[in-house]
Amino acid sequence: MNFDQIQEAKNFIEDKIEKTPEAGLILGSGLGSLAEEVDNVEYIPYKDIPHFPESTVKGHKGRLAIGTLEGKQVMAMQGRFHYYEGYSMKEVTLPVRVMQALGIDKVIVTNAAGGIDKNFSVGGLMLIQDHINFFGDNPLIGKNEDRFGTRFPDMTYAYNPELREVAKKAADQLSINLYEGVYMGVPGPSYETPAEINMARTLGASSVGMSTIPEVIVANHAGMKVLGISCITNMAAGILDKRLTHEEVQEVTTRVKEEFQQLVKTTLKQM
Ligand SMILES: O=P(O)(O)O[C@@H]1C[C@H](O)[C@@H](CO)O1
Ligand SMILES: Nc1nc2[nH]cnc2c(=O)[nH]1
Repeated sequence: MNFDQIQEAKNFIEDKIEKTPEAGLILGSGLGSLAEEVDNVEYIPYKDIPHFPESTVKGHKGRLAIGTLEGKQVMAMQGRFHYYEGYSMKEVTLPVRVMQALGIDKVIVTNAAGGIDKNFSVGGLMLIQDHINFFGDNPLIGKNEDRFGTRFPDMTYAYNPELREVAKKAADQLSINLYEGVYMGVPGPSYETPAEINMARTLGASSVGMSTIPEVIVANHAGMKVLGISCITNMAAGILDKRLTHEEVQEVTTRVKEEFQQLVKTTLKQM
């Protein structure tokens, strides 16, 4: 994806909206219903946007929802793109570049993840403190576009400490027991083996998923503040003596929808 293609996508979106969004929302598997809460909403299907890929995964609607949420102008992605769909890292992260081009300077990234920390319960929400990139790839590989950001971006504060405090305060206000931990990202689409989960725990991971990290790297490159929230939709492979399914992932996100939406909305309001 080059600069001009991103400008083309940005111009297409800008022509359809009155107010420029100030915050981005990337809604993970089964978490897209929050986009239906957006007021004065303009829905733009990904297939209509120049150079946008299309969502191919169940639980990902495949459209932008742009409007007002908790008093903030937002651009919500109702469905994201995944490396395992066969998209390149550049394609997966194109929407973040478009957010940057629109002037968005903060993004909430959400996902469904497997719980590795044995103190986690299925249905819990985890505030992402940091991540471990196990994709074996990086969206910034290739010639650096200086208009996007620096060649070697710092990732020390990849999950913005101030935004994390806002989310923790929101969780307290809502009496939500918000976990905190490290998210490990792997390519997928197969779930992990029990041995891989034991390795991940040894390496310091609290949860595991197949997304989020490419978007967070690009968002940091773009100078955005990032907040990450995982919905723990299952215990990771081998922890319980049962198989993992995407159907269970979707069932759990549906079950915790209200709490997830309250946390994101309350946090957004106070950002
Ligand atoms: O898009 P996210 O990361 O929320 O979805 C996770 C990873 C896979 O897409 C899916 C597997 O069940 O859940
Ligand atoms: N990689 C991975 N992604 C998930 N998304 C939801 N649950 C899981 C899981 O256990 N592993």
